[in-house]
Amino acid sequence: MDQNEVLFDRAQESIPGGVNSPVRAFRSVGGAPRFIEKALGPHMFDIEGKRYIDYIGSWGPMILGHNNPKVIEAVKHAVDNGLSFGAPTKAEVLIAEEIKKLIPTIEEVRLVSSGTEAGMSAIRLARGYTGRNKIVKFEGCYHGHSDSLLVKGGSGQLTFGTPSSAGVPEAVTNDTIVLEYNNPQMIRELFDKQGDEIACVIVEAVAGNMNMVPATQEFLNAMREETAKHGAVLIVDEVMTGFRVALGGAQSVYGIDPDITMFGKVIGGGMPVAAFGGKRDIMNCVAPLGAVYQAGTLSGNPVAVACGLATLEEIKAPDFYKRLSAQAAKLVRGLGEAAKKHGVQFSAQSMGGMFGIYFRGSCPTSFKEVMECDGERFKTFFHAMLDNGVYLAPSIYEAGFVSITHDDSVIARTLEAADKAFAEVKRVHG
Ligand SMILES: Cc1ncc(COP(=O)(O)O)c(C=O)c1O
Ligand SMILES: N[C@H](C=O)CCC(=O)O
Repeated sequence: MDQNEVLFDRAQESIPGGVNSPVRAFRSVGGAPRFIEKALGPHMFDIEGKRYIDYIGSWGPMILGHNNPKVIEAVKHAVDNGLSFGAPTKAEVLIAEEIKKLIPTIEEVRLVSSGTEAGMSAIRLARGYTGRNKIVKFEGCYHGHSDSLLVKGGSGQLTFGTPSSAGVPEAVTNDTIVLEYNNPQMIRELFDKQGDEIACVIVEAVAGNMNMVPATQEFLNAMREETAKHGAVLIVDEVMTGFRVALGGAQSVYGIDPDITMFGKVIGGGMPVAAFGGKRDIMNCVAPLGAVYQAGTLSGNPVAVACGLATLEEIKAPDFYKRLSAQAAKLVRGLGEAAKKHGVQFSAQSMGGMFGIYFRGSCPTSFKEVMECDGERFKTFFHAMLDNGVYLAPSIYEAGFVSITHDDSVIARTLEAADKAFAEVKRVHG
């Protein structure tokens, strides 16, 4: 047994499933997760000292690669000044102003510590603002693990085949309506019938928790038009896509104007910062101005905010997203060519620094098509890549992430590994 396996056995004695978030476990692909000791740039090193090219990037935040020197310096400086005050700081004002500059639909923004909190708070705010209870989400989208949103979710819920969660009373999810992703007709029909009862629609504009599935323009337009017509709130969840698919997030790619946007991941640069923000009249319903209660002991934590601010500073560099997108595009193009060479049915796509790989002839456009991807071939591919030093997300339902440190040599090494991995897929599965 290697040290990862030994530690995984030991972890399972003290931590449920041996992990502190289910998607980290290798349950759908088998084997032991690698226990990471340190990371630098595009690489992570496990406790055996083995190096991996990292395409998980802490599930999105590490857009600058690991241990960016400017970010580390900002964090060290903040630590020297104290870990947490429970009182406002100038850095919180600076990050709010920065978010407003980069995302023009944001007039006010409240910091929280996780995407889950951002989603839970955004839903409460939408309900408080409209005085309505019903919320609309889409099958395969994940917005964190707050009770009312844990219905036909993506991410671990898909990976482990648990579309709903035990412990969530039916009464809490009775007002959650689930529609098909990329089906504008369903939105129009629902709003025709029940529009005046709906508090909000919440969506991942580029779904990244059922693998990567970009929304169609028509789908997003339908929800924007119907919510506006019926006085409901449109919440765009940019926890994953924010500052990831473009500097202005998915909303800048599609030209969509949400009422509330959720952020997470990149705005914390690897530390616990998330946020929800949007139109001033809605945000002014949040306590202490309004009647919607929302709070957090560590919200706006000075060390985490310093990390986020330093990260946002770096991603504003000229051509940052052009370079990032080019590397992701090279990766998916190269993977496609390698699969073709070995006669393996495969497709891949990217947007900014986010990508999807699919063991299916063409990129899926719906939840149903995602379900057609071949899990067994992925499993073989995943382990062959891992053996050859490439750490992909251990699930067919997660998106992948490239950082600005994934340069040409890193992509080339990934494609060398992929050549071997596709050969293995062909050998095992034909
Ligand atoms: C789109 C989306 N929303 C919300 C969340 C929840 O964020 P967190 O894990 O920080 O609670 C995630 C990721 O987990 C996500 O990908
Ligand atoms: N897919 C999830 C969020 O993007 C992965 C993070 C987690 O839940 O641990």
